Amino acid sequence: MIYCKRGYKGYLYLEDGTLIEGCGFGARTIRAGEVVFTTSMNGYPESLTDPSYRGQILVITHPLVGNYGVPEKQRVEGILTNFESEEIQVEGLVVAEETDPFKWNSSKSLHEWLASEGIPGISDVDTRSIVKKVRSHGVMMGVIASGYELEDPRKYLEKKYDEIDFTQFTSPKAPIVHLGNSGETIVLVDCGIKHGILYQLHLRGFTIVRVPCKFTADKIMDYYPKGIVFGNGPGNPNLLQDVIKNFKDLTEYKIPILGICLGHQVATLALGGKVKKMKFGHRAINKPVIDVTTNKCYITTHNHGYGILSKEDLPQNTKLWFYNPDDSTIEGWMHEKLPIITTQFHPEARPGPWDVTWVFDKFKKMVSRNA
Ligand SMILES: NC(=O)CC[C@H](N)C(=O)O
Repeated sequence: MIYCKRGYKGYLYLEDGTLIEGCGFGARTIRAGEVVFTTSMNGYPESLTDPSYRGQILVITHPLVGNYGVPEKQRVEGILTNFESEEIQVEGLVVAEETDPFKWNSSKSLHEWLASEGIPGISDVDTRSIVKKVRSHGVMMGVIASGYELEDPRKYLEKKYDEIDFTQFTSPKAPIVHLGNSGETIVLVDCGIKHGILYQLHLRGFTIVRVPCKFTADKIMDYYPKGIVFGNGPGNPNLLQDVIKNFKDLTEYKIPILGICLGHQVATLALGGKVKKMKFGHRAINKPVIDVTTNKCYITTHNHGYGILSKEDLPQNTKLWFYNPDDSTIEGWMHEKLPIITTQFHPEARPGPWDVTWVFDKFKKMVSRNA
């Protein structure tokens, strides 16, 4: 018998039939999702609110989570500076040990935060063994139950992660504007944007018009943007045929475009490249990427389950910019004729090291040249 400090048990059921018993925390409820892991050692307020985690149950490998609690939301020009979106996005959280906070600016505990947003957590499980399973089997669906017995877990597993368009939950329904002081307006195609990306763009003076993920090229051009950003977002990029078409239509205007993560994947598909599911993805804040133009290695933030798996899958008329020395996957490209640059990793690094925020400076220069 394990002692559960919140007074209730918790379970994680994996699609391959594995049932793991632990303690429940957060909301008492049951949810299904794709089980993924992150090796980030901190930044859980940012990770849990990253919209790209929609539809996923997150396993954090760092053994102790919650010790600095959850801060109050802070904003600059409507942009959150310490969370990635307004709410928790993961379907559930799995940790080895969850703790009450010991920090001056904590407003609530991890347990209270999850409970207040209806998200289940489980603790007191061997997260390393879950990771080993996911690494050898590949990502799989799972069910998390906190404060409930899990009698017939398979009934929650009807829907497959790869077949759901999660942008319907994470993209705004109408445009949102964040004013800047440089006189340059850019449009950001928002399929579930991380506020860290908005903040980096704001720091460079742009007025940012966030438009719904599926806004057409015509509607985007109504704003006369000097540049366009296709940002991060959840789920399988191959399902987003409308967004892919819009990207393609926008290339006619020869405006500078920056694609980040999902945006990089959409750009790749729009120009004829291939984006495929990875075995277990990259989710961490210390992933190396090599810039082939300088041969420098940077340590970067990642959260993706799909990718350009080899050079052969790059679109035509593009040249390799970054690759990952761990598994040789493609981490970014530049177009040979059009002002388009993309990164699979997250240059805003929230959470993570600021090695590569200069990607935003590069985009800024491209936009200024276009002005
Ligand atoms: N962070 C992202 O934009 C993720 C992109 C895509 N949903 C993936 O998992 O690969």
